[in-house]
Amino acid sequence: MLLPLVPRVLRTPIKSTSTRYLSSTSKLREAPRSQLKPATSTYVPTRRNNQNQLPVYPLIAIFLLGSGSFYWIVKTRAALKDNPALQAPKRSKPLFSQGVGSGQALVVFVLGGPGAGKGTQCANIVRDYGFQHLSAGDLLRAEQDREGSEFGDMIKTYIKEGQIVPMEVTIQLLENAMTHAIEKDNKRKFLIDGFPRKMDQAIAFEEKVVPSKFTLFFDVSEEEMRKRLLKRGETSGRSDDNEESITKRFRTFVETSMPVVEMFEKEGRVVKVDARKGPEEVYEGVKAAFGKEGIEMEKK
Ligand SMILES: Nc1ncnc2c1ncn2[C@@H]1O[C@H](COP(=O)(O)OP(=O)(O)OP(=O)(O)O)[C@@H](O)[C@H]1O
Ligand SMILES: O=c1ccn([C@@H]2O[C@H](COP(=O)(O)O)[C@@H](O)[C@H]2O)c(=O)[nH]1
Repeated sequence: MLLPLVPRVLRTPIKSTSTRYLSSTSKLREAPRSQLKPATSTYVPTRRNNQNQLPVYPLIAIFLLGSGSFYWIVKTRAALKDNPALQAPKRSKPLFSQGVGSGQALVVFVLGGPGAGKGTQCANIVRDYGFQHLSAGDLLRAEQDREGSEFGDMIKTYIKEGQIVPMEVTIQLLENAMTHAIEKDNKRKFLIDGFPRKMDQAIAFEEKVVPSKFTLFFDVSEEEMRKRLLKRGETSGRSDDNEESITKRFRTFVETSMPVVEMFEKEGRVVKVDARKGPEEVYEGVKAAFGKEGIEMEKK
C-alpha cells in the first residue's frame, strides 16, 4: 500500500465535487481597433536609421519570459521527482485488477475536449449506474485550495495555463480517492473524468493502479465547446473559463490529449458518443455505450 508514503497533504480524501462551480464573472477583452485616416497630407517623414530593424527589446523580453517558464517547469519536475511522497511505487503489477470483487476496481475513463459535457453526463451515470465520479480536475482544484498544500501554487499555474500537472501528483490524488471510496463504502466502480490527458499518465496509471475497462469519449466541435465554456464562465469562478485559457486548453487537448484517445482507439478500447446535441440526447448515447460494454443500470 502506498498510503504511508503519502504526505498528509495528499492523504486527505476529497469529499465532494459539488463545489465545482462557484460564482464570479469572467469578462472577455476586446483588442482596441486602430483607426485608419485618409491621407490628406503630402508630408513625407524622414526615415530613421532603425526603422527597418526588428524591435529588439520585445524579443528579448519574450525570450526571457519563455526561458523563465521553461526553467520553472524543469525545476518543478525535478522537485517532484525527488519528493519522497511521490516516488512511483515499486509495484510489479497494478494495485487493483479489473473487476468489482476484493482487490479489484472497475475504471471507465471519461474523455472529451474542455466543455464537451463530461461532468454533466457523469452525474447521470452516477445516478443510474452506481459509479463513483472522480474528476481529475476537481481533485487538483481541491488540492490547490487546500491550506498548507505544497503543490497548490504549482497546480494553480498549470491550470491557468491549460497545461497538464505532472502525473505524479494527479495519479496519487486519484489513487487516494479510490482507496478511500473502497475502504469506506466498498465502492469499486469509478468514472475517472478528464484523465488521462497525457500519454505518460495513461501508461503509468494502467501499470501501477488499474487497467481501465474502456474510455467513453465525448465528441463535439471546438466551436460548441467554446460556447459552452464561455457561458459556464459567467458563473463558474474557474480561473480557466476565459477566452485566453480556453484557447490554451484546446491546444493542449489537440496536441497532448488526443494522442491518448487515438492510442486507446487503436486498441479498440474507446466508445465514442455524439455530444453535439442537448444533454438528454447525449445521455441516450451514453446508455447505448454502456450497454455495448455490458454495463447494466443498477436497480433502484
Ligand atoms: N449537451 C449539452 N448541450 C449544451 N450544454 C451542455 C451540454 N452538456 C453540458 N453542457 C453545459 O456546458 C458546460 C460544460 O459542461 P461540463 O462542465 O459538463 O463539461 P466538461 O467536459 O466536464 O468540462 P471541463 O472539461 O471543462 O471540466 C456546462 O455549463 C454545462 O451545463
Ligand atoms: O489529469 C489532469 C486533469 C486536469 N488537469 C488540469 O486541470 C485543468 C482542468 O481540468 P478539467 O477536466 O477541465 O476540470 C486542466 O486544464 C489541466 O490544467 C491536469 O493537469 N491533469
